[in-house]
Formats: sequence, C-alpha cells, structure tokens
Amino acid sequence: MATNISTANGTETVLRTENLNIYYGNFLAVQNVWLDIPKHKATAFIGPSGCGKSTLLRCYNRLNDLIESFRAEGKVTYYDKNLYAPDVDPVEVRRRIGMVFQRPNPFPKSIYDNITFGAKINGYTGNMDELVERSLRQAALWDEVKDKLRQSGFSLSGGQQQRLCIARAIAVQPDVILMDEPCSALDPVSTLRVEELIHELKEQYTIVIVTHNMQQAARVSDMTAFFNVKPSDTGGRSGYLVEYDATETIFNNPKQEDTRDYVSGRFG
Ligand SMILES: Nc1ncnc2c1ncn2[C@@H]1O[C@H](COP(=O)(O)OP(=O)(O)OP(=O)(O)O)[C@@H](O)[C@H]1O
Repeated sequence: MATNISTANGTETVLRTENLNIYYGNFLAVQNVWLDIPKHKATAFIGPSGCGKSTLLRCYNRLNDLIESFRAEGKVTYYDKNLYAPDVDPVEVRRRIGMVFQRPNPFPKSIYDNITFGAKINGYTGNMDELVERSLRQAALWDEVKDKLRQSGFSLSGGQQQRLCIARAIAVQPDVILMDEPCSALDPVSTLRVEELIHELKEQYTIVIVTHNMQQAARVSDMTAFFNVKPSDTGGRSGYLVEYDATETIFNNPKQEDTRDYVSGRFG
C-alpha cells in the first residue's frame, strides 16, 4: 500500500506522525513533526536537551496521556490506524508498543514474577516457565539468572536490571519497543551488552531509541532523526525535526548545516 511505505528506505512504516504538534498547557513543546518509523529497524532520536525527544517517544504509546496538561494536534498512526481515535484502548496500545526507561525499574518482585506479571494481567494462558525462559533468553539474561529466578529483581546489577526490564517488555509480545536513554545509567560494559541486544532484537521488533550519546546512535540505529529547538510563538523554545535519514547519511553526509554542526560536536 503506497501510504504504508517509508520514502526513507522503502520498508513498511509502523508508526507515522503527520503534522504533529505537542503541547503542555499552552506551551508548544514539539512542532510540526512528520516522521515514519520503519519496521524491524532501529531508529534513533538525537538532539540537544529539551528538543522533545522523550515527549515524542511517549506519544507513540500514549504515555503522555497520563500527563494532565498534555495535548496533541495532528496525527499519529500505527499501521495506518489513528492511535488517538476514540475507540483505541491506550492499555492495548502500551502492550503492543512497549517501553524501556532511562533508569532500570524492575518491579519489587522476583525475577520470575517480573516477567510473568504483565502476561498474567493480559490473560496469557501459555506455559509461564517457557515464557520466562524465552523472554530472558531474548534479552540475553537467561544464562546469568536461570539459577536464581526466585530472587528479587533488585538483587541484579544495574545492567542486568535493564535487561530484565527489556525481558519484561518482550514478555507481553509487543511489536515495537521504545527505549528512552536505556543505557544512560549503565557502565560501558553493560551499555555494550544492551547495544548488542538492540541489534538482535530488531530482527523481531521495531525499535525507537532516544539517546544523548551520538556514538551510540551511530552504532545501534539504521535511521536517525535529529531534533533541535527554536523560539516558539507560545513562549519558550519548541523542538522540531531538522533532518531524518539513514544513520550513515546523518553522520557522514547530512543535508542541513545544523545537523552537521551537532553530529560533529560543534554545538549541543
Ligand atoms: N510533563 C511536562 N510538563 C510540562 N513541560 C514538559 C513536561 N515534560 C517535558 N516538558 C517540556 O517539554 C520540552 C521537551 O522535553 P523533553 O523531555 O521531551 O525533551 P528531551 O529532548 O527528551 O530532553 P532531554 O534530552 O533533556 O531528556 C521541554 O521544554 C520540557 O521542559
């Protein structure tokens, strides 16, 4: 279907924003975003602090709905279906479009129960032991925890906790995994582990990752969107999309001077 094709790389589009403006109260936080997220690729959002990377990311699974002052104009579609249509259940959206946060946030439960919790809520009727093993294997954590599944999730290292959170996200069988600076609280070895994992995960899932670390964007992503901020009519500074292209192009041959300056470290 023509409307389902990302012009950027010819693959199927999973999430699309059209003329998206995001407000907190009267403040226009992000303006006029047109962006296609391609299937089974990793797409990175980069840009200076406050340009709206996390705000946009949270629009994709309606997590901003929980913020009272939030309001969106324009369109966000998921396989051509309007994510904000009145008949769309935000809880189901969040099951299909999972999220991993900046700080690992396991539930105060055992490793095993961290994985099964969401599945139980969703009425999963399959074999829980298999689900736990499969999810932990996919998150490259199984070998490290298989002998201590009944221990608390908090007993793991920070990097292991983040992989547990990724396993928890996988366990509800999502289609998309949103990652908001997933490595910013991790040491370099754990960061590398999660980056390797992203490469493996994108064979099955569509990944969108916000990162402050440009080397990380260059290492893990196929597509990169660079956002910047500019003064807004509503006061303050609004984020906007400067350039979106294959990661290699953004880092080696960007079309916009602002992108070139940012990726070369001249500002931001
Ligand atoms: N809950 C909120 N209420 C009001 N304003 C908010 C809220 N969350 C974010 N903002 C504002 O929206 C703008 C975009 O913030 P956002 O956190 O999305 O940017 P970011 O690019 O992810 O920043 P950082 O890289 O620092 O995490 C900022 O001006 C921020 O102050």
